Amino acid sequence: MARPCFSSVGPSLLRGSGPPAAGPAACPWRRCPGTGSRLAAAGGAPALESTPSAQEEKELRVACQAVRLAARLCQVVQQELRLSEWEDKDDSSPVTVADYGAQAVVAWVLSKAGLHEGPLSLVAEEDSTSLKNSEGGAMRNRISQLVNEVLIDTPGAPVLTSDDIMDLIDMGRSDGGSGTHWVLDPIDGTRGFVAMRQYSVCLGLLKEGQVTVGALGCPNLPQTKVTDEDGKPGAASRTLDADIGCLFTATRGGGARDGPLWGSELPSHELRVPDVDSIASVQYMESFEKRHSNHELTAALAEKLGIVRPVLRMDSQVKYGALSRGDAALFMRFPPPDYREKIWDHCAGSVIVEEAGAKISDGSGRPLDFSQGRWLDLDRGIIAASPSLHATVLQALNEL
Ligand SMILES: Nc1ncnc2c1ncn2[C@@H]1O[C@H](COP(=O)(O)O)[C@@H](OP(=O)(O)O)[C@H]1O
Ligand SMILES: [Mg+2]
Ligand SMILES: [Mg+2]
Ligand SMILES: [Mg+2]
Repeated sequence: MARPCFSSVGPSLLRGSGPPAAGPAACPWRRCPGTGSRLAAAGGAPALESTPSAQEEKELRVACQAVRLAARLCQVVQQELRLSEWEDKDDSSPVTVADYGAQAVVAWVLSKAGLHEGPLSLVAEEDSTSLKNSEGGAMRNRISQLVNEVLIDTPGAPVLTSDDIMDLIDMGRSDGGSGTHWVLDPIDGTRGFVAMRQYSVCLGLLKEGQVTVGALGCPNLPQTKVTDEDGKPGAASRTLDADIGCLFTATRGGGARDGPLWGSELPSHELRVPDVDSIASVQYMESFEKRHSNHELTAALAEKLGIVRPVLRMDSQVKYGALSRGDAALFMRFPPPDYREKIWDHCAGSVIVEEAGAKISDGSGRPLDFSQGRWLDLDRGIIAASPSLHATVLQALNEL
């Protein structure tokens, strides 16, 4: 089946800072048929049985607009990152002006869209508490400048004051649970972001505990197959190249797709995880940061399974994107036993891998439960892979 080809990279969203446009004859989307993508070479994904409903498509369009604007803000900041632009939170994880700015931009887009009845509910990682103390002034000013710059070409966007922006950030304080909630990680992989590696902007929509829409923006992810080098600090140095930057989307029951991040069209290249031919050659992925996931445990599991290929380490939910398009076959995450996961770290990515045909569960095989509020309680980490490989890995974990 022929797949649509994206014909333009789209307008720059932050003036003077966009990636170079591809020449008129070149398709900027390197995964089109005939351009060497593994899926295309294998005959591509089967046609999807259903398409998003009109409401889901509206939700998806808004999610993609929000993620693209936020990703542009992040890209600009990563290229200019200065020491004063990040601080340590109480849990000693970093947060930058881009985390706050991206959260404000997404909250503004969602609040203007008015997609659902009743007040907007947003479960998001950041809040303005530390920005409101006396040392927060410089960060507050910089965030205001960034947010206004990124929204400048968006129809209907007013000039937002610093107080408006603090209020937008604090819209993310929802407790989640049952009902309808947007779930946002404005920058997933902030450690990767400050170290010039991978990161992603992750937005999902929860309805009665089920993730129904996901949009995952990956500014430093190549549109061609990811390699070990792409997980390392050089990733951010290529972010302005025309073939870097991916947007993954999914709607529940409507399939998963990918396309270029720096465009305005909805991604339309359908995704389906391939079956694994040989376990020895399985490419598995884990967190770049060993404090986030136990690298010894994954290595032991890989050895038990007979996997001989070296692990691919990358920050953030880009790993879910890479899995959904078949760059790697297996994702494993084993955080320290006292670490409690949050829903925004897996919400968007989980619906994308599921709609691409993979299975995702905790280490005891239970589906991820997004219905319990801001926390995501798990038993022994997370495993995502094609259904047959998932079952094999789960059994090996239980035997270890
Ligand atoms: N000690 C820890 N153990 C496990 N995960 C942690 C952690 N500290 C932070 N994290 C989470 O790991 C996320 C990054 O995932 P990955 O390991 O795949 O790059 C972080 O997202 P943020 O960067 O949004 O804070 C954070 O929520
Ligand atoms: Mg964080
Ligand atoms: Mg995160
Ligand atoms: Mg984050």
